Amino acid sequence: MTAPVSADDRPIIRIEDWEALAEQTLPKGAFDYVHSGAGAEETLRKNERAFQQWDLLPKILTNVENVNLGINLLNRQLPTPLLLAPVGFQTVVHPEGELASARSAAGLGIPYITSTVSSFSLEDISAVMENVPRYFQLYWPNDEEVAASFVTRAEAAGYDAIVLTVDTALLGWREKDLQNRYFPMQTGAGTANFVTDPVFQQKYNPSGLLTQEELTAEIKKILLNQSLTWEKIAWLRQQTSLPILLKGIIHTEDGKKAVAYGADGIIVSNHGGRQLDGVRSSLNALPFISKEIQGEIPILFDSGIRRGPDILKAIALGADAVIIGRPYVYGLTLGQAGVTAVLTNLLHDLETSLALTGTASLSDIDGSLIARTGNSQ
Ligand SMILES: Cc1cc2nc3c(=O)[nH]c(=O)nc-3n(C[C@H](O)[C@H](O)[C@H](O)COP(=O)(O)O)c2cc1C
Ligand SMILES: CCCCCCC(=O)C(=O)O
Repeated sequence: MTAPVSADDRPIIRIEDWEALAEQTLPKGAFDYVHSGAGAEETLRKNERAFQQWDLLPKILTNVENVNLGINLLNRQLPTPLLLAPVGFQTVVHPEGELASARSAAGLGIPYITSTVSSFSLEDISAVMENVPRYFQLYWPNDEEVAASFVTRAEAAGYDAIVLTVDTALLGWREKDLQNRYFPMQTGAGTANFVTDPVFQQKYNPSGLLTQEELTAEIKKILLNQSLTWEKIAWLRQQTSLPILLKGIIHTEDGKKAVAYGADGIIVSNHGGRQLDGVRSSLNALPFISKEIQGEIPILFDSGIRRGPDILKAIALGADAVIIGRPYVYGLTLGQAGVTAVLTNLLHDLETSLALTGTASLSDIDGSLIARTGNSQ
């Protein structure tokens, strides 16, 4: 696969250039949907800026001839600390959508998290990922039979973990999408897991004759669940033997509760600034949560990662692994080759940056690598 080049025949390396390519290529509604955040986008901006509030403190003369990016996560050895975020509706970016992203991730040994609102069924996405961990992200439908059916299907399709998104009791106030009158499901994207679900079909579309508009309305009615509480984690635990990760934790107390309620891991995340505007940046939430959890369960991190040193900072502040969202979706503008180019560049940057910190193995990173900008060591 040849590396994508820009109009002036130079390789596309900078994430800003991938973003610009997506903006030039996609319809305005689709680009804004991917790019934007909730409200005034204060949190969206804070997520990226937070990385500038921390300095890396490299150590010298340490022999970094052989650099190792490998980690162990949920008892699986992985070649890098990177995972791909659950991102719904990917056919609004490219017709091959999630299949292209998942194929690209699998080709690099990177776990891929399939969204509930994927444009292809969880079974079809699983089928393109071999020998790489697959996680299924659950938007817990407001209908327990459909929720149970999704989890059972994920387990049967070979997924290795359930990622329960807990920051989306309802959709954030997304001003650009409202202005554009844009909801990606209107295009038919994101309905695959519902239309292939026997329980959903039997209960909500028994004749199989609903129009796209009627189907979207039925899905929207049950997609999210405003009544979820911590106690429901026990119910989910009964539905599956897979590890359960909670995605969307920012409050330190919730980190503690996740351990107490038996989660197998958490994802420190503010949903890329797409839910509650004004929330603390994910990066600045991370050290407090990490201090509280004390290594009891793995901590994954997302929101704002754009370059290799960002990954090092997140790991130095307590993350065991990191997740990216928008960067790979911008790459998807050019299909699988674009996703692979974005991921390959990011991993080269990470490898170079790790060596330059004087750390040969990613697993040796600790808090001594980082300090608040302006603070003494
Ligand atoms: C277009 C788009 C769709 C998303 N869809 C989902 C989803 O279906 N489920 C979910 O849990 N998170 C979803 N997210 C949030 C991501 O999983 C992730 O938390 C976020 O993108 C991380 O921030 P980043 O984009 O700055 O890397 C979505 C994000 C984007 C940009
Ligand atoms: C009512 C639709 C909920 C899914 C939204 C997908 C998502 O998490 C995001 O856009 O962010």
